[in-house]
Amino acid sequence: AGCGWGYGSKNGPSHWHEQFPIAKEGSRQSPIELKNAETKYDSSLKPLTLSYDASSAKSLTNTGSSVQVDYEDGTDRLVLTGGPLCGKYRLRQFHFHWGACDDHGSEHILDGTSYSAELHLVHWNAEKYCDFAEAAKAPDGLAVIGVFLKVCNENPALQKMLSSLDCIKKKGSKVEFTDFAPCALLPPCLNYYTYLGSLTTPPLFESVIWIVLKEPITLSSEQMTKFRTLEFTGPDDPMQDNYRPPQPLKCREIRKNFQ
Ligand SMILES: NS(=O)(=O)c1ccc(C(=O)N2CCN(Cc3ccccc3)C2)cc1
Ligand SMILES: [Zn+2]
Repeated sequence: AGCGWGYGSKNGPSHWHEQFPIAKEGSRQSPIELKNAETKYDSSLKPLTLSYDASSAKSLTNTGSSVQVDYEDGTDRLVLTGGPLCGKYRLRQFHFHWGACDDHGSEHILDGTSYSAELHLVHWNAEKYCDFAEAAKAPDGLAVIGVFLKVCNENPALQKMLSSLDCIKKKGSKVEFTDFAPCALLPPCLNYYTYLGSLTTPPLFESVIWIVLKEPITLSSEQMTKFRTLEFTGPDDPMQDNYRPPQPLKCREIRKNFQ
């Protein structure tokens, strides 16, 4: 009944360990700081292959912690293979994390730089597991592509989604949202960093193979401001700073597919 987890001073990331001990006890928590000098080029890493068709977008939702586009993931329509992955991973949803100001808001930090926002394209291993819920509990169950957002010029591909945000201001609201090609949100260069990590929100399951693209996509400051018109719990509670800070690397290696 009380407020569940969130990003406020009373229920934010520093409190999550109270209900989700893995937040403190885990060995592969996300996000992390990516320090290029400490990453290792791995020539055996394959390029990412994304076969995305636009048709299977379903809905746009204010989840109360982010804005999320859900896809029909009952068949192999939007599939990610290659990269560090074995098998095929089906796109289930994408969502964002962002800041109250343009100088911060991403979850991963690249060479000390926080970006204004970060896009997460969430996939699950449909070759080994029956559904998302089962995959979400397996060490190789999920693959999330992280894309940094940098405030610069306008991004036309984001406009269709951003112009629908007025209809989902309130937590839990949802509208039909179809024919949205997620590949339109990717930068031209798919060079990436990869490491073993976790969900960055509760339940913080350590089931994510992270693939963080080196190149950001851009959006205008007006578009960035639009994200902040969403509400967490009410009109006096704008949705912003919905990011988890970086977690200890512990004994993990970060690899990259470029030199
Ligand atoms: N920020 S992130 O990319 O790491 C990320 C965060 C949340 C999710 C997500 O879809 N869920 C987290 C758990 N939740 C509910 C759930 C579902 C099945 C089993 C158990 C619980 C759904 C995916 C990726
Ligand atoms: Zn996320």
